[in-house]
Amino acid sequence: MIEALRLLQARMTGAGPPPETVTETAETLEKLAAALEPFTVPEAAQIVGHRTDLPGRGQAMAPPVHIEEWDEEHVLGHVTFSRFYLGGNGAVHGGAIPLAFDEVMGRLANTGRPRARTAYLHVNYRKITPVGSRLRVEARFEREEGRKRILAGALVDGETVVADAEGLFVTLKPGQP
Ligand SMILES: CCCCCCCC/C=C\CCCCCCCC(=O)SCCNC(=O)CCNC(=O)[C@H](O)C(C)(C)COP(=O)(O)OP(=O)(O)OC[C@H]1O[C@@H](n2cnc3c(N)ncnc32)[C@H](O)[C@@H]1OP(=O)(O)O
Repeated sequence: MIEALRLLQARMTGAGPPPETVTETAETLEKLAAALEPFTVPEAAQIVGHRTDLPGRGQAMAPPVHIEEWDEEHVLGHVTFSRFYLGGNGAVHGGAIPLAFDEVMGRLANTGRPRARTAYLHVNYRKITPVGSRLRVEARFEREEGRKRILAGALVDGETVVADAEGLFVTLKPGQP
């Protein structure tokens, strides 16, 4: 279902359909939304966001990072930003890149350690990030200072770092949401 939605997002972004197709598509989507409505559940019971086996934990919003290596110190994976993530002129939207970093670095920060949330994410856009290219995603745990965890991430196209990031993740105190 989530894969199908991702495909739809990409096709819709890249489409210039005639008005009748726009109307038909909108009606079909409204029908689908209505069919799912009776199955609305509390957050803890929803599927999206809880499927750690799926890219982006099944969130269609998150760029689909496929994980290849994973431990408490590093993550290695790949991502292809579809047309859905286009900002302009073939480049991925500047807001989509931190989405990928936050998901991967946030998950690494939370692997084998108590829960932590992102306090900051500093992203450097070194080159344009091309839509439709398979890119390497790297993240590593740098250091820990009390409740503070500092992580680094990079997005690499061939041999070229197109973006890198530093993230601060802070261990939550009891009662913090
Ligand atoms: C999330 C848990 C999930 C767990 C799931 C586990 C399963 C794993 C599987 C899959 C997981 C995938 C997970 C993805 C996760 C994505 C993560 C997110 O995107 S989270 C959403 C965006 N982030 C927020 O909404 C935070 C909002 N902010 C806050 O809640 C607070 O500001 C918080 C908790 C971050 C810190 O607040 P304070 O009051 O507890 O702590 P103070 O005293 O302010 O800071 C502690 C230290 O950190 C520094 N600090 C805090 N913020 C800073 C900043 N922005 N810049 C520099 N330093 C900062 C402070 O200066 C202090 O440092 P000094 O101890 O004095 O050295």
